[in-house]
Amino acid sequence: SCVHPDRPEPLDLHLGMFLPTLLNQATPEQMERFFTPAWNLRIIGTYAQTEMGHGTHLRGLETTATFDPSTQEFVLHSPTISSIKWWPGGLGKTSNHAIVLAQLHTQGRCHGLHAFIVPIRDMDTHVPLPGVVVGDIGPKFGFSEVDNGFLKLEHVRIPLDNMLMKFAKVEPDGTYVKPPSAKLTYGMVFIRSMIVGQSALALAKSCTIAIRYSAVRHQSELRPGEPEPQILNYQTQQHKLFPVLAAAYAFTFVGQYMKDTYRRISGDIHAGDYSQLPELHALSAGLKAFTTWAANAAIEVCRMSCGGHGYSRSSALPDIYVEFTPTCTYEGENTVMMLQTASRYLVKSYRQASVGQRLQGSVSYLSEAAAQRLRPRPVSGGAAPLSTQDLLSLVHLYQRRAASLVELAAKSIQQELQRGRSQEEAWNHSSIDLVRASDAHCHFVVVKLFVDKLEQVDDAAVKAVLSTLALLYALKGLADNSGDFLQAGLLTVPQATRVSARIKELLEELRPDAVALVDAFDLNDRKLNSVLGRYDGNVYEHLYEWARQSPLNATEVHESFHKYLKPLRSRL
Ligand SMILES: CC/C=C\C/C=C\C/C=C\C/C=C\C/C=C\C/C=C/C(=O)SCCNC(=O)CCNC(=O)[C@H](O)C(C)(C)COP(=O)(O)OP(=O)(O)OC[C@H]1O[C@@H](n2cnc3c(N)ncnc32)[C@H](O)[C@@H]1OP(=O)(O)O
Ligand SMILES: Cc1cc2nc3c(=O)[nH]c(=O)nc-3n(C[C@H](O)[C@H](O)[C@H](O)COP(=O)(O)OP(=O)(O)OC[C@H]3O[C@@H](n4cnc5c(N)ncnc54)[C@H](O)[C@@H]3O)c2cc1C
Repeated sequence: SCVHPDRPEPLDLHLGMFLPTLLNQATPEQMERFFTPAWNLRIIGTYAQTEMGHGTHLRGLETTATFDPSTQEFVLHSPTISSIKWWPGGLGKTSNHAIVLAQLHTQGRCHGLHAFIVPIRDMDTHVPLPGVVVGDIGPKFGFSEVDNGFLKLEHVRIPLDNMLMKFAKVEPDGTYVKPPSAKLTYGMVFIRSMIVGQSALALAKSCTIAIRYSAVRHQSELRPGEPEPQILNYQTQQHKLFPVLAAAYAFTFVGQYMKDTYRRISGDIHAGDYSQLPELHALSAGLKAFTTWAANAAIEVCRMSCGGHGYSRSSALPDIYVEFTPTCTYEGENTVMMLQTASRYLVKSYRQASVGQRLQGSVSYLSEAAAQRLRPRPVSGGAAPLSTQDLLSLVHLYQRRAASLVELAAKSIQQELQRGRSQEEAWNHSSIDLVRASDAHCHFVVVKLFVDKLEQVDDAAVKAVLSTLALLYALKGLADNSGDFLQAGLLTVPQATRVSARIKELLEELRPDAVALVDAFDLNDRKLNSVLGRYDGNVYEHLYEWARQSPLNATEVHESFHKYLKPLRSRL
């Protein structure tokens, strides 16, 4: 981060997972023994959970930690090739410790996955310790600055006190003491919550680069004989970029909400109140998946909207994409996270609401929907009038779409069961609907939080332009997902036509403020690291300078001429 603040680096896991896991799962004695030296980078750690054979299926992880009461030690072992820890960041060459997730065995019984602090390299020589085989997993799509590594443990012994025991414990005689809640050992909620904000940052950077460049790039003819227009004046360019701009603002507000919610609920958990953990897990899992999938696609829209120069690394857009895209996989693969939110929260809440339970938090609308189902349906049965100007009515439309898709998923499971399928098969044969339900739930949360945020804005001019962005975000989502709304009877074809027309008006309304709206992200040139996105807009001179600096231009005649071309000529 001393070179460039946002590039991935080998210490990311130490800062982003090793330290937070100690904070969440270490006893005071373990904090004293490990946190202080880790804070001073004497201990450098990683978070080693994923194995070659398993990343998603935690219960399938094979690494074992077997307690030996005769020596008061755990024996950590990788029993199979597929059990080798694989992917942890900073593991290959940087870390000298790892928090290893392993199946705990004591007194002949397996108690599931627990966390163990395992020294892996000598603190002074950095040589791997006895029984430790560790290295880098090789070149990747990106993240070339990070030594994602492998770790094979061959009967490595660690003291009893190296098991993180804030929640679960093993007594000296090997007795296992259960944690207050089995869910506390899962972890990952912190980083998933933080990733929502990372999605916003990736969007803000990408649309700042693309919109600034689109304001300085002149191309083609809009009116014959007139000077070439800014490409930002093309409706298609606005249709590509302004919804990304709106999403950048939306996710910024959601990222703040997610951080605040994490802070609030983790505070309750530290105080012994675990009641909100399901909401935190469902929200962080769902919003992590929803925002990273959306941002991942939007970065590519921004890159392609810059034409050929977008493909140059001078634009920074290829690097932003390469560094952002693994967020859809790590910290919980997105499809799996969407399924978690649906199966472990939305369907469960739907069933509770269906028997009259009053729900709280982000699913409270399911109670309202359940009550609605009990009332006689209006004779017309048609879609309610649609306002393409009233944000609150659009929030309600998204709420009803989410309720409709949650009900559709729950009913699909019921139908599969009635066909005689097992529970597991019924869920699997409804998983497309479950993902759609989660997506719609998260989309409603994002739209609602955007509109809620406007209530906190005092400045009338700022509130007006943010309201236009919120309208664009909501209407573009309506247009992109019109099938859901039509299928739920929430939208008619004439209304869909009006939505498209309104979107075009909003694009025109936003054009004068577009550059000011990306400047408002206040991303300086160093942070953007983009020739196309320079604040001064002086692109061409700096693009030429950037190219001149390319290593290939260090000599006028590259050595390849003499080594290959010339000899090749002589043989032809
Ligand atoms: C962004 C950084 C910002 C700040 C940091 C600063 C600087 C550092 C910068 C960057 C550092 C960050 C990242 C660097 C890059 C990469 C790091 C990547 C790391 C990793 O990828 S770590 C490995 C991630 N792996 C996973 O997430 C595994 C996914 N799989 C699972 O979670 C589980 O297998 C799954 C899918 C939940 C299923 O497990 P299981 O079958 O055991 O559970 P059930 O579905 O039966 O559910 C049982 C029960 O438990 C509840 N539950 C499940 N998970 C959780 C949880 N995490 N928290 C709370 N509760 C959970 C579930 O709801 C059920 O409850 P119920 O019984 O229904 O009440
Ligand atoms: C850049 C990067 C950094 C990483 N850093 C770390 C780290 O520091 N520490 C660490 O422990 N791990 C790390 N990982 C590993 C990461 O956590 C896993 O890759 C991730 O959890 C996905 O697991 P997997 O790779 O086994 O994929 P799989 O789970 O095998 O997924 C493959 C496909 O199967 C599908 N699938 C899997 N299970 C289900 C299901 N139940 N229902 C429906 N579909 C399913 C998925 O949707 C996906 O399409 C990192 C990965 C990357 C790419």
